[in-house]
Parts: sequence; C-alpha cells; structure tokens
Amino acid sequence: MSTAAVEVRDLVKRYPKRPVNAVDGLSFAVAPGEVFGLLGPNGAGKTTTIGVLTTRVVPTSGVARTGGVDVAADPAGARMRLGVVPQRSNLDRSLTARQNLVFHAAYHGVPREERAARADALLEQLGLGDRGGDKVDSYSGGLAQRLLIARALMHSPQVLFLDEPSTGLDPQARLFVWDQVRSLRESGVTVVLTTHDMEEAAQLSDRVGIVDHGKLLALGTPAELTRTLQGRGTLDLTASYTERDTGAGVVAALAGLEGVQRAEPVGASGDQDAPGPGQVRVRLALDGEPAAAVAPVSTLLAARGGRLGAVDLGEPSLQDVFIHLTGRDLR
Ligand SMILES: Nc1ncnc2c1ncn2[C@@H]1O[C@H](COP(=O)(O)OP(=O)(O)OP(=O)(O)O)[C@@H](O)[C@H]1O
Repeated sequence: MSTAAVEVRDLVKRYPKRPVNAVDGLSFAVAPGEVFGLLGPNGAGKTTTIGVLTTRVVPTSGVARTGGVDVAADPAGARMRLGVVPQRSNLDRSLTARQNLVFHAAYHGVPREERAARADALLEQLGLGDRGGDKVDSYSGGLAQRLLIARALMHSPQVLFLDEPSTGLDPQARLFVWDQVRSLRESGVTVVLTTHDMEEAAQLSDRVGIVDHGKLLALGTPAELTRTLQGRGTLDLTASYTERDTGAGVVAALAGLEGVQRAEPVGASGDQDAPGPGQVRVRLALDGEPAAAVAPVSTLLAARGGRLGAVDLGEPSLQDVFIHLTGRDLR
C-alpha cells in the first residue's frame, strides 16, 4: 500500500493509431487531504490521466494508484475509493435528481437503508434541497454540475476527481463549485482537479502540476511556481522624500537593496535630481516575492527621513509561468 492518496509513476498512454503519446511519462503523487490541480491547455493529457486514475482508460505503461490501490490490479477496489465529476454530464436525465443519487449509491454498494438519507443530506449540502424530486431534464448546467458533485460523493470516496469543474458555467455557478471544493478540502477529502484556467488552479490548489503534450513541466504550490520566475515580480510604489534628498537619490538607494534587480522611476514627477521635498513613483523588479520587499523598502525610506506611500504588488501568475515554460499562452 502506498501512503499517497493518488500516485502515477512513469504513466504512458498512447491511443490506437495515434502518432504521439497522449500521456508521456507522467509521475506525481498527491497527499491525503490535498487539493491537487492539473493545469494545462486542451489536449495536454489531463482527461486521459484522470481516466487512468478512475479506471476508465487502460494505460499503455506505468503505474497508477488511487486511494492506495493499483487501478490495473484492482479496478473495483479503486472505484470504491474514488468519485468522479466528469467533464460532461452523464446523469440520467429521465430520472429525478434523488433517483440518480440513490441508483449510484446502490451501484457502489452503499447499504439500502443509508441511501435515501445520504441523498437528502447531499442534496441539501449542494443547495438542491428543494429540487431532489425534479427530473434532471429540467436542470440548468450549473444545477447539473452540483448534482454531479453530489453523486460523486454518495459513496463517501477518499478521493474526488473533478475534470474541468467550472468550464461552461456562469461566474456565480463557478464560485459555487469553488466553495464546494474548499469545503471538501476542509472535510479531508483528497481532490484532484483538471483545469485550463490558471486562476482556478491558483485559487483552489494546494499544489499544481503544469502539463503540456502529456508531460509534467513543473510541480509545486502556486507560490513556488510563480517564484521560479526570477525577476518577474514587481513592486510599484510611491516614495516621499525630504528636502535634504532627491528623487534620483531615492531610486538609486532602492536599486541597491538586496533582491532588487532594477529600480526605475515611473511617470513624470518633476525633476528627480532637484533637491526638495517631493514624491517619486518607482517600479522595482525583484528576484523574489514582491510582498517580502515592502518592509525593507519602508525601512530604507524611513532611514532617509522619507515615507512609503501607495504600494502595488505585481506578482507573476501561473499564466506567466506557463508562458515562460512553453513560450505559448494557456488559452
Ligand atoms: N479516445 C481517444 N482516442 C484517441 N485519441 C484521444 C482519445 N482521447 C483523447 N485523445 C487525444 O489524446 C490527447 C490528450 O487528450 P486529453 O483529453 O487527455 O487532454 P486534456 O488535457 O484533457 O484536454 P481537454 O481539456 O480538451 O480534455 C489529445 O491529443 C486527444 O486528441
């Protein structure tokens, strides 16, 4: 048994008659209770990876474990431990919401006496308490997505897989799904989600794996990944200085701070070489996280008798990381 909640090692999937591998030697592990995001553009191999981990796709080679169970050796055992919210709804639209849940529970071996109560509790939890008797046919996309989440949780899985959970949803429905993922995390469920939306990945994931062409390009917390972009962090600030000082003097001093690659005056704020009280707007290009530079900047200005005014942190995003790694945009 593996201690990871999810693990893939050297995973390869080549679909028949395809010239390249859809998944091309992927390895990563997800800790119990973690929210793990697989981020990559369309066709990167995310859905295929989830397919292998949920026993729907047979891998060409490599190992995949879900809930500690090797999916190839014991697919039925793995299925008891996992729940899936697929990219496209596969609910039975001719049944009511509650029937969809109860049938799913029966299929997964939930004892008969527990099914109805569990269905009602999950309908309530997903904000569908008054819609359980309605046929799924009458559900909007957002409501169907809630029901898919409820269904995936009916047999209390250890690991929940969400494939592109908010694609095609309106902003409100998207926020609802995000809240659900956060509360699942609080309740200790391991979550693996795929997304091509870097904001979604950054908002929800403890760690993110960036995939492209079936390969893992980078893996880490969103902060770790963006920190790899050395010098891409920026700090825009306004500094006040005294009559004994000059704007140019302030800029030069800021440029000498540890971790500052460049300091440049921004916009026209008078003659910065001229002495006299004034303000200068400066942009710093930093080695590390901009937030960490605020205190040293403030200290430096205070030591010169000046003051730090407005601050704007320009952190690189996961989008920037992806562009940096591939030379392409995510979208
Ligand atoms: N059943 C299949 N038969 C043949 N090729 C497939 C099949 N499913 C996926 N592929 C191909 O494998 C590659 C990876 O697809 P996959 O769906 O895993 O990517 P993805 O990152 O999930 O993208 P998307 O977000 O569009 O689903 C793509 O080139 C795709 O065309």
